[in-house]
Amino acid sequence: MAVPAVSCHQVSKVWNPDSASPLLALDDLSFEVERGEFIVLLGPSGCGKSTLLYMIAGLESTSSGTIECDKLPVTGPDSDRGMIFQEASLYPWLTLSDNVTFGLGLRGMGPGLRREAASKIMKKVGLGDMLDKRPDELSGGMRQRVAVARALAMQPKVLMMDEPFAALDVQTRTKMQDFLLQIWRDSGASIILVTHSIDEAISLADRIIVFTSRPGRVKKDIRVDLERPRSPRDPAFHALQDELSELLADEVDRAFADQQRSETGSHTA
Ligand SMILES: Nc1ncnc2c1ncn2[C@@H]1O[C@H](COP(=O)(O)OP(=O)(O)OP(=O)(O)O)[C@@H](O)[C@H]1O
Repeated sequence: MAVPAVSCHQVSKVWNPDSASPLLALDDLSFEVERGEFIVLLGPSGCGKSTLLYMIAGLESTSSGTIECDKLPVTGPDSDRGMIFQEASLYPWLTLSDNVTFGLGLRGMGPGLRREAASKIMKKVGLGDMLDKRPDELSGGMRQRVAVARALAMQPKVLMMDEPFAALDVQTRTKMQDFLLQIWRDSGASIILVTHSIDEAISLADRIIVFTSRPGRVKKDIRVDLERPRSPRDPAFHALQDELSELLADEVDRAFADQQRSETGSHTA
């Protein structure tokens, strides 16, 4: 059997475990990501989606359970696993060329080769003529494309994206989804993307993993077998929208009720 790109086995995360109020963010979560698979994590606010991404990225440790990439335990960050956040965290004082190849510089690549690499990768993301610009000269969508280029420059096996298009307008967001699918096919990387948008999840994913409200567990693992490009006018798209809306509504109601209970508790305490 093929080795999974990422494997999470009975993962739990407790934030502030030694404090008076430890917080169980994720509980006994298991799933696998195949090589080249596009996974979307969908769930109510606060259910631990970002926490899970950070742990797969090696930026946070698990409280129990194991996370493996290519069968190797994750013990810290590695260039095999790229991470893209909601706001592109580019270095404002560096040119786009230097931003995109910053990691390659740390690996010891010289300026000539870095420039060549930047040129190639920036062409891929449609910004081949902007190598010498700086981040503040770009729109939000362009900045996110540079962030994707920077991650791709390291040739990651897994690309993690935490609501990467949430800050963009609807038109740019749709364009960025098309762009991402193209990049994904070209790179062969597995993608794990967090979103709140049901439509974005259905448009992009091979599999959608729906989380329960906190503590996050896998509520449902749904394979999306629709051909790409996917149209919201397709009845099968609609059926999935309905299924996901229902699954999420249950969890959002539960999260809301929990929050109200804890607020009432703290008022009466
Ligand atoms: N560094 C931290 N220290 C303590 N608690 C944290 C930390 N990071 C997250 N949490 C808590 O863990 C829980 C899960 O947070 P997380 O950001 O992973 O959820 P999420 O599903 O990504 O939420 P959203 O969709 O709103 O971004 C929340 O209750 C949050 O307050």
